[in-house]
Amino acid sequence: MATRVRPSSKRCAVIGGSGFLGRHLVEKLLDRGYSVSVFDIRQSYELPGVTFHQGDLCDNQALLSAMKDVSLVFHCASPAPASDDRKLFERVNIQGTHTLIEACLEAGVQKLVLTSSASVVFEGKDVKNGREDLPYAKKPIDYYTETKIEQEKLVLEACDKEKGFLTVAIRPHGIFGPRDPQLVPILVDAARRGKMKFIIGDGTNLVDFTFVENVVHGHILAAERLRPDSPICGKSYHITNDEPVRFWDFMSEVLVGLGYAAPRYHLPYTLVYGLALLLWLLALILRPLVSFKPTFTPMRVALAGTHHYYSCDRAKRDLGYKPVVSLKDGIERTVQSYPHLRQGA
Ligand SMILES: NC(=O)C1=CN([C@@H]2O[C@H](COP(=O)(O)OP(=O)(O)OC[C@H]3O[C@@H](n4cnc5c(N)ncnc54)[C@H](O)[C@@H]3O)[C@@H](O)[C@H]2O)C=CC1
Ligand SMILES: CC(C)=CCC[C@@H](C)[C@H]1CC[C@H]2C3=C(CC[C@]12C)[C@@]1(C)CCC(=O)C[C@@H]1CC3
Repeated sequence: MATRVRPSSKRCAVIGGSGFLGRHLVEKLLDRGYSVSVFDIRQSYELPGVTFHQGDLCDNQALLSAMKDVSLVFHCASPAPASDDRKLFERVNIQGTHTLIEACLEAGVQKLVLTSSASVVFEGKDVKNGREDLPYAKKPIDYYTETKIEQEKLVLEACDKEKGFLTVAIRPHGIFGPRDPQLVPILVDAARRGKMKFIIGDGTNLVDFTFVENVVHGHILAAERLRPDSPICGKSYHITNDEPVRFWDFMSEVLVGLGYAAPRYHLPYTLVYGLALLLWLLALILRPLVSFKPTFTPMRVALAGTHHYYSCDRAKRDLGYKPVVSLKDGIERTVQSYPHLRQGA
């Protein structure tokens, strides 16, 4: 009689494991004694204890081979928000997530932890100490947010204790840290082009920025607490540094740490937002003829000029979450990790 091998609880797969967050997660999982299968469209490193599977999230067969004997799956694959490509976001975040859920069920995976985003409730207006029960954005500010909402719904609705398939969504906000391809590089590029002289609005808006190791910690706590009798099944959890900071103070600290001047001159928020919207429309209309990517997109301007910080009380209560690295130490470690982006380098 054929016996079905029960997947080892220390064998997991990280979908999107070649990316910024994914790789930090893989490293921590290895430290904690897990063996890891990485599934990604690209391979960006090699590590002992990691098996790489290169493939597209929409490819069921490729996913199945990466999930052999795996009991726990982390899903942190997504196109970069800056790509602004509707079809790509729909294909990867919605169709790909659907394919992944089907593959998990077929492969007998027991737990799925999704990296969602706190931005699923953000509509470009202030969010102060937002909790997880805020409604999803009715008018999402970009395709990235729109498809992250659908992705989170798919994963949470798939939670089924009868089938032995448990899901949870982690909603981080403004992840930063060593090897981040987005926040610091975009900021430095803007500074080098002389575009970081201005503060959008009065500069007092509070925002969450979350050091990557805290985000990883939240994911692992969620995975290890995800059991049929736990209150976390089918729920979402904000994971932040729990230290809201003025957006422009954070940007200034990173810029000054890397040897650039801090922004000084104020511009009215509505004026900059209107200009960003106009530029975005122009780029859309002219796309068949010329391609240009404005630095100040409507999404970035909205993020730079409004309050958006979130309560992580639910994660503290249900996951026992507490940030492991303070904002000050996180910024210090991040700045040190980018010698090539220093002024004059
Ligand atoms: N960076 C941030 O501030 C925040 C990120 N998130 C979420 O965290 C997750 C990870 O983001 P990052 O590490 O920052 O991005 P990243 O771009 O560094 O990593 C994403 C990974 O997904 C892979 N990927 C993309 N399309 C794929 C496909 N079709 N099939 C297989 N792999 C594919 C990419 O190759 C990449 O390695 C994403 O789900 C993102 O939405 C949520 C909140 C904030
Ligand atoms: C105004 C300006 C050009 C600032 C440069 C920094 C920005 C590139 C980042 C500031 C806040 C960041 C952020 C994200 C991406 C990078 C920033 C816009 C996300 C959109 C990444 C994906 C998410 O899920 C939410 C993030 C919110 C904060």
